[in-house]
Amino acid sequence: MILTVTPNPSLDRTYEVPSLDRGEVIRATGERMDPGGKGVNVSRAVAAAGQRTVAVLPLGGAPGALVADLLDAQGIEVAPVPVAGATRSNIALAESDGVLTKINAPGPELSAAEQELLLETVREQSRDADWIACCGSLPRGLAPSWYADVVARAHAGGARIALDTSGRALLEALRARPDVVKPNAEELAEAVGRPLSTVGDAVKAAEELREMGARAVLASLGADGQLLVDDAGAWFASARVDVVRSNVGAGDSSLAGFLIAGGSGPAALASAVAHGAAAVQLPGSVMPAPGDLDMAAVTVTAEVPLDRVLKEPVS
Ligand SMILES: O=P(O)(O)OC[C@@]1(O)O[C@H](CO)[C@@H](O)[C@@H]1O
Repeated sequence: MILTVTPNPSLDRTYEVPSLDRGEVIRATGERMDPGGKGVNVSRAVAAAGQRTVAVLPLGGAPGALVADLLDAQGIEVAPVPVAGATRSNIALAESDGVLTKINAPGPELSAAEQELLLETVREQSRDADWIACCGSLPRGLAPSWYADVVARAHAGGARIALDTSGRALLEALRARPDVVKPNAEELAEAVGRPLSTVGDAVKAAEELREMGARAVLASLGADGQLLVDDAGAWFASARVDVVRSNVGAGDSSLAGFLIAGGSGPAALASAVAHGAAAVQLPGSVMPAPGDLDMAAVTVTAEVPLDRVLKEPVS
């Protein structure tokens, strides 16, 4: 079973707009609502693949009730933690030329009792988990060391941990030795404190994260592909994508693909890339089903193209 933990979930609202004109009333040509937050998306993709998953998440207020209804309609098993504050609503503005602007709200502040209940729920649900995926930003109230604590507890209980977060929460959790961390290029650059302009720069940064405690690093390099660096070496994978519709949740879909395929080695990397490529071709944060995947479009190599200049360098 794959347990996901999303301490700061969201109601994701996507508006399709012709273009973003500041200071104007913009009439949307389309809208959609998805249950969101990175771990929630991982659960949605794992469930779409037919594997068992449980999503732990605090839920509060009317948006929280809506997130619960949307997850129920998708058949996702949820272990909710009721909280007094309202679950946040995150907005994505998708322009017709493919540019996407996202506004992520801070979310409610969790009281000491709610924090305790969240930890207790994670502990209870961890019993039959093979993997625990801890994903996304931390809401106000949770200390930056929160994920580090969850990693240590999960290891004590025998589960493996995948972590997708950034900034201080990531740096602090590295010390607890998560089994895999999944930064994107910006998060990787921020973690090592220097820019990334080539695939080789990303490999060096991933190796540094391993020295800081991560057992494996699955790094998404946007349109360039993905990188896996672990004890056995480094692999690079990419996939052909015809039309990008929305990259919201593509990283979450990748992480789900990686875990579904066992969570280590080149076959899991190929699955991660296939899931990410399928997700960007779907609207909003729709997660791919097995029929959406094109494994034949994925190439994986141990000959990492170190000198390749990134299409989206991080300065
Ligand atoms: O604010 P965070 O927790 O970093 O990210 C939240 C979020 O942007 O991540 C998901 C896409 O990865 C969305 O469903 C959600 O709105």
